[in-house]
Amino acid sequence: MNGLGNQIIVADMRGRSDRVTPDAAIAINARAETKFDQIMAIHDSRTPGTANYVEIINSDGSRAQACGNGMRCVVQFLSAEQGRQRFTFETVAGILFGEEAESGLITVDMGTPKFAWFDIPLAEEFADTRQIELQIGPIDAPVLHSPSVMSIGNPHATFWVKDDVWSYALDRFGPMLENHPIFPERANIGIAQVIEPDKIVLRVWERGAGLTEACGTAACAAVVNGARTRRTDRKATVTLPGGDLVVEWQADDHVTLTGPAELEWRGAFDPATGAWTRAEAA
Ligand SMILES: N[C@@H](CCC[C@H](N)C(=O)O)C(=O)O
Repeated sequence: MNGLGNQIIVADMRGRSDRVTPDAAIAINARAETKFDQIMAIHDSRTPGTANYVEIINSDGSRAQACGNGMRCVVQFLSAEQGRQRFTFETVAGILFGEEAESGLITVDMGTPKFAWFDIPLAEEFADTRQIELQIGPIDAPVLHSPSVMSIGNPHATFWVKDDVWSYALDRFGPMLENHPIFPERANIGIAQVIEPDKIVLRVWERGAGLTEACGTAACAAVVNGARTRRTDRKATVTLPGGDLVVEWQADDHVTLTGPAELEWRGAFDPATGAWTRAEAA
């Protein structure tokens, strides 16, 4: 499937106790035909009141705590199968809600943001995470600096820029920033340009996946970080290379993410090795 161009494999692991291995993820991603950003593995529910437990695996085989675009794909997959529109899921980061509207657009409640340095986590104490000391480039003329950092289940740094986001070599800076020692669990790196208080343009280097067409949790981070630094409203449209997402940081502190999800094709794979067979065109 894809969530605004983000390549997502929705793996139906219901009724079985094994898991998608890091080796399988790496092997699947190594083939051009099955290159992906995340695998969303749908398992049987572990907690009463939730439809399923969802595990998220990045293309480098690492586990992620949250994936907004992937959750929309999961909602669409289950809604097409079951004819229901509303779902409650459990992930390693907690309980999430998702709903498909008549329009086909899907909204996921991504939970509440965390701003304390130890929750993100950062390697050292920062009293104020709206702007931390971190820069790339010459010391007296940094190319990117002073990001706002937070967690929406997974760690994010939003770098604010005045110029076109495409004028920054994110493919070069992304890996350095993702793996910077200040982020002990690595981080997703966003470059955000605020066009209007309700319009942000964003490019993202994703932890464990690299440059992506879209990143839902980074869009959430851009709006929440934008609002808490008074750059944006609490509701904004975020334009990513793959298209637009709408994010709202609600009065109850929950962050919702709305956008499309699309089935591309189906197949089957061995979760231990990643060996594939393609079944049918969508
Ligand atoms: N594509 C995602 C985020 C996926 C997880 C991320 N790479 C991480 O490791 O935290 C999204 O749409 O939110």
